[in-house]
Amino acid sequence: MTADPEQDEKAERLRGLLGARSIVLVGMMGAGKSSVGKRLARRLALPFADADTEIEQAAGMTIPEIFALHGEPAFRDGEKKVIARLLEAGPMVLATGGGAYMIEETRAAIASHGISVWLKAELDVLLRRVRRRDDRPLLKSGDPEATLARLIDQRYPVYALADVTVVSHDVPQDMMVDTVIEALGCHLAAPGSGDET
Ligand SMILES: Nc1ncnc2c1ncn2[C@@H]1O[C@H](COP(=O)(O)OP(=O)(O)O)[C@@H](O)[C@H]1O
Ligand SMILES: O=C(O)C1=C[C@@H](OP(=O)(O)O)[C@@H](O)[C@H](O)C1
Ligand SMILES: [Mg+2]
Repeated sequence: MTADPEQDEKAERLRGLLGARSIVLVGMMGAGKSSVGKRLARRLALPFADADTEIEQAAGMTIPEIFALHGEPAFRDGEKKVIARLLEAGPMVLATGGGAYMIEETRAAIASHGISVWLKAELDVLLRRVRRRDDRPLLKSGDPEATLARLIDQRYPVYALADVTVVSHDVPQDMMVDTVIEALGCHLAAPGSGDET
């Protein structure tokens, strides 16, 4: 519940349209999946899970430690299993790590248990945001700008397969939440989505 009856009504309608499905946030590092996801869950009164946090808990170490000790393939393997488990436990808001949606099996699991939302941001926005922390192993070596640009080229055509796309601007995060709720409402009520009443 929020202090705003109109927001509560929108949240209730969206929860009804979702049924057992989760909202799954995908997109690049720095797009806002973890932070906007947490607020979105609060607004919708749904549980929130961050796949990265769950992987860290399952492994008993941080993501940089997993990459350093076991390498990226081991991280991806854990990520796939953790996301599959979380998707069985919906409905929830699930923030994935930036590489998760690139795995075909994970995309299929997301499509059958959830609605995917791509938080899409420009390179300069991402770069500014990821510079605030240094806990992303893929950006630790080399030039982060060049790495992000390469990953954008590889990943954006795949992220574009998501059900809904929302552009992530540097606006207050609660505004991002409003935009995501609006976009999901339109998507789920659209003819052909199988959800129209
Ligand atoms: N709409 C926004 N405007 C400004 N900063 C944002 C916005 N969304 C996220 N951020 C900030 O960007 C950084 C990365 O966000 P995060 O949620 O960790 O992204 P992701 O999980 O997609 O990598 C954080 O410092 C967060 O506070
Ligand atoms: O893009 C990626 O491959 C990764 C993104 C990170 O999550 P965020 O997208 O939440 O930063 C985290 O899963 C890991 O460092 C790898
Ligand atoms: Mg995150």
